[in-house]
Amino acid sequence: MSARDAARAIDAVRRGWPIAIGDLTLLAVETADDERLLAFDPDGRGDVLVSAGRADTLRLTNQLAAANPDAPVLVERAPWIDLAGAVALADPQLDLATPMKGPFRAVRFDNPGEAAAALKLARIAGLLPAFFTGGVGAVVQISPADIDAHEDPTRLRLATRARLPVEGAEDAEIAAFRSPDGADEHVALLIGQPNGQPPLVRLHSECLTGDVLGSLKCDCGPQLQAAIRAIQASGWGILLYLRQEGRGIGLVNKLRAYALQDQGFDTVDANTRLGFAVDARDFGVAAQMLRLLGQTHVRLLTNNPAKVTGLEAAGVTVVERVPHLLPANPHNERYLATKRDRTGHQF
Ligand SMILES: Nc1nc2c(ncn2[C@@H]2O[C@H](COP(=O)(O)OP(=O)(O)OP(=O)(O)O)[C@@H](O)[C@H]2O)c(=O)[nH]1
Ligand SMILES: [Zn+2]
Repeated sequence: MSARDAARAIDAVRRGWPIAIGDLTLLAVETADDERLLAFDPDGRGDVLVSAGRADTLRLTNQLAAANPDAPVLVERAPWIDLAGAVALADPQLDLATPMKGPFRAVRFDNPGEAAAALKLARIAGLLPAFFTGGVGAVVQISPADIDAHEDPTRLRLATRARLPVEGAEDAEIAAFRSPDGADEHVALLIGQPNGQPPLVRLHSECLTGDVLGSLKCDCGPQLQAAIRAIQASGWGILLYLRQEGRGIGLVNKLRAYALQDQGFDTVDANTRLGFAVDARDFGVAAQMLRLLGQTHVRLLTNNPAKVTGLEAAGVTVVERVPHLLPANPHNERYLATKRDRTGHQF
């Protein structure tokens, strides 16, 4: 098992280099170009791997009625599926602008575990979950277990701590965490003085648009500021700033989901149509950070029951869920309603 090989594979797919997972050879559609595709698959015969969500939109899943509805799907490589055709297959943003050629034929494959691992790798790399398959020239060979090792939150370690006065909590301290082969640097803001009670904890997932640019599309910016104030007012607690942009699909894919929302889809359907889970976050990362800070029991500031179950599943006891409600604005009203109606948030 090698997390390092998985890191190499993530780097390779981002750069448009072919990789292999088991005996499945892969070239990411998003980072391919004509030259790379020709080198990978000179005869243009390899099928295209897409997610179940994407296959569903393309009306392909009914061809595999007996198959697992969540399993990835291989689309047979018709002669007219060139690079542009594969990009159109992969990217739902283009559906309205470029009507699909088709018909497409779904083919079964023998290695669904490797295909699922490929789609996971695309998500980690922040790419559209779609690959050309069946070519040559892989620069790195991995197994699905390598990806799991790379993602294992128990590998996270405390890197350093320092004082960091912030608005609303001038006595705060920051602690940064890294895992040996991962690129993410998660941080914790420790606020107030431990008083023997479980800390008030907020898990905040990165949102560049909301946290930094003041986006009104979501509630992240105000939630971040309010969490710091609430923790300070409670006496003591910890804000975890988790590098899980876009609920774990990355910034570019989140912005693709926003483009789909501009076309009328809600936040849940946008994720699914792109080929991702509605929420791809692993709260085991947060649990490990809390453990490294010596905290096993917390009061959790959230409206999201999945954060409570995620932390508890990873061994942290949530003694109380504290609601974290902020007023809506005209731009995020529908987003908040979708959270209430479709993802179980308690408002
Ligand atoms: N994929 C996707 N991510 C989004 C969208 N809007 C916001 N996000 C991301 O959602 C995450 C925000 O989640 P949190 O603030 O932790 O909130 P939550 O899970 O809804 O639960 P609370 O604790 O109740 O706030 C951030 O990573 C945002 O970037 C969207 O439309 N699509
Ligand atoms: Zn946000």
